[in-house]
Amino acid sequence: MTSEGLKLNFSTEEPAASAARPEAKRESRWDRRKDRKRQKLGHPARSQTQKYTQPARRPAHTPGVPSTAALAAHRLKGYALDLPDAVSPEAQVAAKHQPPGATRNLSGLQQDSLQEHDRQAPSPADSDDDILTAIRLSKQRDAAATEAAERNASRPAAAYEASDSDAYEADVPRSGRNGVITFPNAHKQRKPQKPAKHKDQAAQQALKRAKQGQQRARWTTGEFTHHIDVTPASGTDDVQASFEGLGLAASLAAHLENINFSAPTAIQRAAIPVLVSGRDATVKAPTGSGKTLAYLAPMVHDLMSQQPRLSRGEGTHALVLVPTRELCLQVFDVLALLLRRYHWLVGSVIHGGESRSNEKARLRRGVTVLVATPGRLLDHLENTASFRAHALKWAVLDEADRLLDLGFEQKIKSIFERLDERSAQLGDTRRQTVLLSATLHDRLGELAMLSMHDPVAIGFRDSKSAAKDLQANGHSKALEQMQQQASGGSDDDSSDHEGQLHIDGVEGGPHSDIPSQLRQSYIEVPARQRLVALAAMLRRCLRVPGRPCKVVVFMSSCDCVEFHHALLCGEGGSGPLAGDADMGEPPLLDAPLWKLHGNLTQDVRTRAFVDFGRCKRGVLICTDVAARGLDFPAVTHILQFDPPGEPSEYVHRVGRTARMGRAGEAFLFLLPSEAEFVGALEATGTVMHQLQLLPILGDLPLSPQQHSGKRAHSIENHPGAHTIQQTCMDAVSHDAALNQLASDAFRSYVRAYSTHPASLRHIFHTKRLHLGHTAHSFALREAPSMLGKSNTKNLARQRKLAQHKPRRK
Ligand SMILES: Nc1ncnc2c1ncn2[C@@H]1O[C@H](COP(=O)(O)OP(=O)(O)OP(=O)(O)O)[C@@H](O)[C@H]1O
Repeated sequence: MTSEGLKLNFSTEEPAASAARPEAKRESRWDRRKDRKRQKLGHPARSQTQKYTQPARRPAHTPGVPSTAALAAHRLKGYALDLPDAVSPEAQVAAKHQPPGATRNLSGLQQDSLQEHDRQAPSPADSDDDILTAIRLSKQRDAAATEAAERNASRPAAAYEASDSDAYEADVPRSGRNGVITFPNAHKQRKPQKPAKHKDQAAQQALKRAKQGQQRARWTTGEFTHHIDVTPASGTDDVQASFEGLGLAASLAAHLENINFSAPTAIQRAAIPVLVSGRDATVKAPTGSGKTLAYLAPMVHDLMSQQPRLSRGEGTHALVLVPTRELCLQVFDVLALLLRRYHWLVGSVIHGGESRSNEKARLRRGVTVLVATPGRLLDHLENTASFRAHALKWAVLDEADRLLDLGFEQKIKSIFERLDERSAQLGDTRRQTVLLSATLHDRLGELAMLSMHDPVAIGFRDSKSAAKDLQANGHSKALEQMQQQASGGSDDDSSDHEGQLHIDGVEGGPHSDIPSQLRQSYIEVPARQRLVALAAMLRRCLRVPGRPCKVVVFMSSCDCVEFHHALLCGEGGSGPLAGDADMGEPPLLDAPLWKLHGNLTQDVRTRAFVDFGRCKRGVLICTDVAARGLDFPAVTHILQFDPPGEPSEYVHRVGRTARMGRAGEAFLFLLPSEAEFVGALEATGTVMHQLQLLPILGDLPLSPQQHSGKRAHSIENHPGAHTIQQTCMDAVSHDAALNQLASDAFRSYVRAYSTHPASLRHIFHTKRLHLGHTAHSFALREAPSMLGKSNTKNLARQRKLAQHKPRRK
């Protein structure tokens, strides 16, 4: 680094001479040249008033930002200038070599700023190239830094607490290697919405709005032009079909067979021909029915058959958006299997919690198929100039309902806006879009409208076939409710509803697609016995030693997961119920335990995801972060320790078992005051059986004295339950760390309880909770104060802040 390189003039003032110079003198050289050009083109010269009274069009100067003149002089001295990310070197070269007026291979934002420069600066033919480049760059920086400074001033502190894949870096100028000045986020500018200039434009906008309105209406009334029903929608059983017969290339079909996808499932039979034909589609099918392959196979078919062969240098051709990091990895695993045969197609994955610079390097080398979470993808679209997505041909929104639930709608809109801008530069905006979901969501239509063209709806059953199914399966309650809905108070019969599709949410009608082989039960557990009931239930599932058994336990908050994980096994197996090998005391649970929730580091999350996926026997305690889409092989039991927020969430949770025709069992714990929730679930077509708690407590270990004693006649005086509860309470009262975890878990449980939707508030209301009994279920002797912050959350927040800390010098 040269010493002079560091001596850049950061003066906040313009040089005195230039500031004092009269406006007329400062502009005259450029204006005279412009006038000469205008005259050559036959335009009149600008009037004197226009010329000399117009204020200079320089952007406001920002403190700490080197002035244009300083940068130009600096550049002429031969020092390096760092290009802002928004204008990549390739883009600059392309822009330089394109004829004036031609559409440049740059984003709308970059074009704007360069066109703005074109209007202001002399033509390259007339002047020194170096000065021009320096001026052009400094103008872009000046403008970006001014806007960034304004944005930072108005940015609330809460921006640091944004969702897991959100990026935040302060827009401070910083000095990098060799004294190069960089503005990390200087290019994060939003293109302002332009008002319609002409009548034609206004009319076009009105037409567009009207079309969107029509489309929205079609979605909300469920009138699709094209609709394919899928019954049955799971298993590979009934129809003799081959992947090749569905339109996939012979080589791909053979490859699928080699990697153990021998025959297509029902949803694949329905979706693959539609997608191979190039149509957009919305796909709804039960959990575990093979939706991932249903879109990946036609996508790979399309990409591998492109002639000439696609190369990674052309950038991204297909994009899969998923809601969670684990799902990213899972979809990528299937993709990698498919791409194994087509070495020229490169797949990759980007998601929150990973190093941005590694991801940038991968994107720079080129990725043909990208699997991503929305937050991180938007970050790269805005900040990674080398991310080429101009030729995008496929966009898939997997687990679309979850994307909506997690509030990604706005981010997805921004993503599509940016993708549209980029495709428009190539003049080709045609893109095939697929939207997949296992349950219905009232805002799916809006998501579909973002970029779909006349989509085929696959698996959205109409009311008649749903009614037939229900009748055949004896779901009289659900059928009654559905008929009431269908009549809607009018005398008109079902002919009106023929072909109509319900997209108004699972809870509104009989839409829950739960694999029929799944056995579902609920258990009424009083608050005081919840902890021992959990221990007993897990022991019951793991009853046969050595037999493969995988249990997923769902809880309502990260703190609850942390507490129960620590209690049942503890870090390194030292929890009060982890047993003591030295004393010959066996652990309460004869299986390893993992935890998975959003406040863990990415490493721990990935390790839990991979290890639990691979194990034959184990327990995963998790929040709803694992409820959607995750395909852990051979999960045998689902235990919903805390009830789900909504019936649709129930479907996703239980969908982690009984996949691909395998057997599975699901248990739901309910407080006696929550028993009404069973009715809400049954109204969606779910069939539940009640189990009694007392026999389940029978699975708890008893001491020899207890064995010889009287049999327990009630859950309150069950000797095994009493021992476990006392052991836990002693541990919590003596161990400060465990006590903190228990108090945090108690608070977060009560808070989570109050977030149930209004429609279920009559069942789940905090007023109905007995706080003393609830404290007992967290092994606390009395209810702690509701004031206090969660330690787990604080740690996660600190980690996130440290990650996003602006990197200075
Ligand atoms: N044609 C096939 N033959 C055999 N196995 C298949 C086939 N298609 C998918 N599978 C397997 O079925 C399992 C479930 O598939 P997938 O995860 O795609 O289901 P899904 O419908 O996306 O479920 P969810 O709604 O829970 O996300 C996976 O283990 C997958 O490997």
